[in-house]
Amino acid sequence: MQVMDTAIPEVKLLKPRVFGDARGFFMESYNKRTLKAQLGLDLEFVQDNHSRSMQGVLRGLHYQIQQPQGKLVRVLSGKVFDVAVDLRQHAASFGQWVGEVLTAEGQEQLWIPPGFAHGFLVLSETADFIYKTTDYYAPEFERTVRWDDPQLAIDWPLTNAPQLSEKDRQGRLFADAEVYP
Ligand SMILES: Cc1cn([C@H]2C[C@H](O)[C@@H](COP(=O)(O)OP(=O)(O)O[C@H]3O[C@H](C)C(=O)[C@H](O)[C@H]3O)O2)c(=O)[nH]c1=O
Repeated sequence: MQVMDTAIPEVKLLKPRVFGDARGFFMESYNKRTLKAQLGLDLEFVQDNHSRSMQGVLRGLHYQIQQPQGKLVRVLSGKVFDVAVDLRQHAASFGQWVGEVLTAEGQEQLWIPPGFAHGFLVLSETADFIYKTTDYYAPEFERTVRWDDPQLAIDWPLTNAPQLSEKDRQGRLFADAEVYP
């Protein structure tokens, strides 16, 4: 598995080894031992999620202020611009964001540790987005930061206004957001 740095040291871009042959391909999309050996992380995932969205849908920026979730995200079909925002107030990269294009073709994955808000914009006609989380969904602790927060100034590759959920339309500004100690 290739492990690449991103603009934020703890956020890693991964590319599993793909074995292609006349039938198609095989890859280990997740291997606990490989992640420990190559990332030095002993990760326990408790939930697998799958969302399908049309082009122009933007989901996020979401996080759980308690029971923060680490996320290992990838695209099963299509292409997305995936964003993580550092909400750890004592981190050197507090308030910084990283964005990576994830595609089913390229098999890229992004490891986003607990302490980050997460969201993505769908760039293909549709996208099946699947991810593992290190803690359970806890709606009572879920918080949303506005995708278009002027202070974060995330450079989304938008061609039109995104399609948002009502929750995401009413996200907090970063300046007013609850952050991690
Ligand atoms: C996240 C989640 C949602 N749900 C239910 C709650 C709602 O009735 C429905 C849709 O939830 P929501 O609109 O919050 O889904 P997304 O906008 O895709 O939320 C996700 O978007 C960003 C990209 C994330 O990183 C988070 O995992 C998550 O917040 O699924 C569950 O039952 N379990 C869950 O783990």
